[in-house]
Amino acid sequence: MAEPAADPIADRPPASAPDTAFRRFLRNLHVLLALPLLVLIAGAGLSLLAMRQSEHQLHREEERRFSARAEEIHAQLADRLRVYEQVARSAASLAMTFPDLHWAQWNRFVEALDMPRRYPGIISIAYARAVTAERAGDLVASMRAAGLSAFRIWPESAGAERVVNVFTAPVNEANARAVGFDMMSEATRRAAIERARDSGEPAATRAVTLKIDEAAGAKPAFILYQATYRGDPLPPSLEARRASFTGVVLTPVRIGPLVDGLVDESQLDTGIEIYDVPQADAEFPLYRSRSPVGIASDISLMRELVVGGRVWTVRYDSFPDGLFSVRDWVPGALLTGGIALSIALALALRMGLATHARAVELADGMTASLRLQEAERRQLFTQAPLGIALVGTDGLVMDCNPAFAAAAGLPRPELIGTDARLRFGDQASVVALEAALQGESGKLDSDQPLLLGGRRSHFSLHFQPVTADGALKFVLAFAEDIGEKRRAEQHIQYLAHFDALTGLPNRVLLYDRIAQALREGRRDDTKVAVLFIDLDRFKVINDSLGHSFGDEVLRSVARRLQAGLRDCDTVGRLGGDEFLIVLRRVTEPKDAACVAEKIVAHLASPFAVGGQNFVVTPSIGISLYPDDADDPEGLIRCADIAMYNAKEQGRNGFRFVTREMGAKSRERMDLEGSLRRAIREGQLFLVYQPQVDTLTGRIVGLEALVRWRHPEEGMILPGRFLPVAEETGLVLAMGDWVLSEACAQIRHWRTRFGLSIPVAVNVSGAQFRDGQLPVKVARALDANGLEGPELEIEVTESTLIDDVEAAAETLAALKRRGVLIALDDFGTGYSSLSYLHRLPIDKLKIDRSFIHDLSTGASDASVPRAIVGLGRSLGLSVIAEGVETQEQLQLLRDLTCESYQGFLFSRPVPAEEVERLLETVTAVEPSPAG
Ligand SMILES: Nc1nc2c(ncn2[C@@H]2O[C@@H]3COP(=O)(O)O[C@H]4[C@@H](O)[C@H](n5cnc6c(=O)[nH]c(N)nc65)O[C@@H]4COP(=O)(O)O[C@H]3[C@H]2O)c(=O)[nH]1
Repeated sequence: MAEPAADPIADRPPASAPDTAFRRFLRNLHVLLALPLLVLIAGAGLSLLAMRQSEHQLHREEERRFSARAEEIHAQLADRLRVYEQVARSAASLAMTFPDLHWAQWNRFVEALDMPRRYPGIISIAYARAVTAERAGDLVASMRAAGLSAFRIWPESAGAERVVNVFTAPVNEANARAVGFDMMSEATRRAAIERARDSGEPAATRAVTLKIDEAAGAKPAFILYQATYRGDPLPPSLEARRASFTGVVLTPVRIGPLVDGLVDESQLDTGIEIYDVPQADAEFPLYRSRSPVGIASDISLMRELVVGGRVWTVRYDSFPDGLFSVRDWVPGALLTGGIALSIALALALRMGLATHARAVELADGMTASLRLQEAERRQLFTQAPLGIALVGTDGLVMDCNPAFAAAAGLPRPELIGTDARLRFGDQASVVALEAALQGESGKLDSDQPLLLGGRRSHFSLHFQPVTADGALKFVLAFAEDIGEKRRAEQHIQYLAHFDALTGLPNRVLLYDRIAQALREGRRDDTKVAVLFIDLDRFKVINDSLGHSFGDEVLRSVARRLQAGLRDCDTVGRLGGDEFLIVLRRVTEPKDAACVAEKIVAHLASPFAVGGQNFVVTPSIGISLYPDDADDPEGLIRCADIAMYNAKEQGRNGFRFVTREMGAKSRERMDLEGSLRRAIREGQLFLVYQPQVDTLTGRIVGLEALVRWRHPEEGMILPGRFLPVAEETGLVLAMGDWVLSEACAQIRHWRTRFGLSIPVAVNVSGAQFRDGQLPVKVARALDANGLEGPELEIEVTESTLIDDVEAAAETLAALKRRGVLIALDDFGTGYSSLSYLHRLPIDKLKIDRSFIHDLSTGASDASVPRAIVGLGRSLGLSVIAEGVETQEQLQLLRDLTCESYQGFLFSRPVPAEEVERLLETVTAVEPSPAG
């Protein structure tokens, strides 16, 4: 048994609904944006970190570099101050070595030091002698003696111990001002001098304004004192130092120049502040180097310095010089580079992801498309109206769709796994399937019903082997139940050849049967008879009793016609109430006559339809092969002519076609052609018959009557050409011409003679039924500027009773346009009285047969009297036709019939004659006119 799993269209779980595009978009957005964004953020973070790290490192390096420089400056500053102390010591040594030193020597000593260049900041080097108040005068005297005549000690209100500036070098005006100053008079100086005296070490004052600067303004300075002693350069004890104290070397130092010289151009980014207190928070520094405006120091270093026994605090600040070094760019470069790299990485990642996502999307799309295809394939398989089965190489059914199961009339599970050859029960199908299993495709569309799964029907079978790599995989069997189609085809075939109403062969099949019979007749030298049957007055039945009633009658007639015919004969319906019988193997005409008689007899017994009994009589025309024609058309035409003849001969009978009939028929055809030409070439004209008042003899109307002036035959009356015109439909064109001609004539007469009487025009049944009559009438009136009542339309009673409802509508339309309506041939109809009150009629015309009968005595005057009475009671005017004698006129007067027309007064005359009549005849006694 074949594995259903091997089936290429095996059942599968339904494909999951494919992701919507929106969901895919969101997923892609997630992948495409989130990861690269993450990378970008991480990269930027790392870059920031690296920048910070780099900045930190740079800062540390800067700190290192700065502190090295600051230490270097600091060492230089300390060195310089030590040197300055040393200078003070040297000067002190000089003063101690030469207690009587002259000021000039002192000057030389100081000048030799080259202070401005070697010891910037030192203003001067001076020597002050210690002297008691009592010995001050001696000092003054000795100084004056030494050449300083203006020497004096100041301020005078000094203490007991004085230290008086005696030498100051270099000598200049400013330094000269300090000479004689008792430094003990000033507290700051005194404190420093006492420290210098007591310690033997250099002692510095706190920041002071030098005497020489007092005028110029504050310039921070300090004074370094070095004590001098008598004897021992440094007495060992305090008492000894105080006792042997002789004075001090004083070195005023301006701090600005002292420090400025230490810092070269390359170190301008280093700020220096010096405070002469331990804490660096003193308000006013001794010194503050120029620092860049608006730039805050980012690194500071504090160092202490001992100067002349005082502790200075030096603060070093690093100021960025505003110029970028390559190294300064590093953090920025790191950040920029890092971010750029992150962006590049994110972009690369995004591209990579996009490619990946695209690939995934493509793969998704392909999967979805495959699923869709698969679903579609399965859909196609399961929903195909065509039955499809897969038959394995072993002949077993692998799978089949519901349509196949339905065609086989078995549930699908029952079919799967069974031997397909047993399912295709008939030999032809099995052979075709076997061939397909051998690799040959085959199609089977048998005329005979086939057997599939036990069901017999017309199947269209198709076996298609499916191979792969040259090997047969399975056979696709397509089965379509075409039983319905066949039946429909047969039905169409039937409809094409049979009459739907009666089930009899139709015109097409009849022709075929006649042709068949003719072939047989030629071969066997036998006759073929064609009987053309038309039911008499069937139209009346149909119209008065309804079409369904008429249909039932036709079916009954068909049944009766079939009865009593041989199997080889054919009864068919041509249409309407026309039937045809084809008799084969007829030896003599009387065989056909026999059948015709039988038909007349069969139809003679009354029909009971819809609870009514009535008789239908046939008129039968017979033609024979080979006597009358030798083809179907000829035979049918001859039989038709004969049928007309039968009708003319009084109906309910049969006639064989004769040569004369043929000639007459041909004549009618000739007439048709001539009439066509006559309408085209204007051979028709109108004559007018006056209608006269019975009492006054006044012309009260005119009736237009058509005439044909035939070029060869002369005048032809309507009685000869009207039937042909009606049969052929030519009557419509002819009627149009009559209407417009009559209206044109009315207009002419109205203009010329002031004609006020109506002119009547006859319309035939075909014109009436055409539906266009009211429009055409209106058009003719409008074209001639007529209002309506100038025209009277004459319609026959038989025309109206064909379809009273439609007739009422047409008449109403005509009445709306204002024309008069006259009912012609009144009294000859079937139900004259019953419909009259429903129709908008103005005038009744008593048929001339009743008038003729009056004078011959064939009938009494009861009909004309009744019509006159009817007219009066309905308010209609009544006119008698065909009045030929005075007697008839008198009778009409007696009947109070108001008007008449007839040869008595005038035959129908041409228009010119009418004009003469209109001019001469007024209200006079009628006199015969022609
Ligand atoms: N024996 C006799 N006959 C008389 C006398 N007075 C008049 N007639 C004839 O009686 C017919 C009266 O016309 P109808 O009844 O409408 O009968 C008309 C009418 O139905 C039809 N017809 C005439 N002209 C037209 C027409 O233009 N259109 C249509 N559709 N039918 C027309 O043809 C019929 C015959 O017309 P016509 O041959 O002109 O025949 C006319 C007229 O010539 C008389 O005293 N004695």
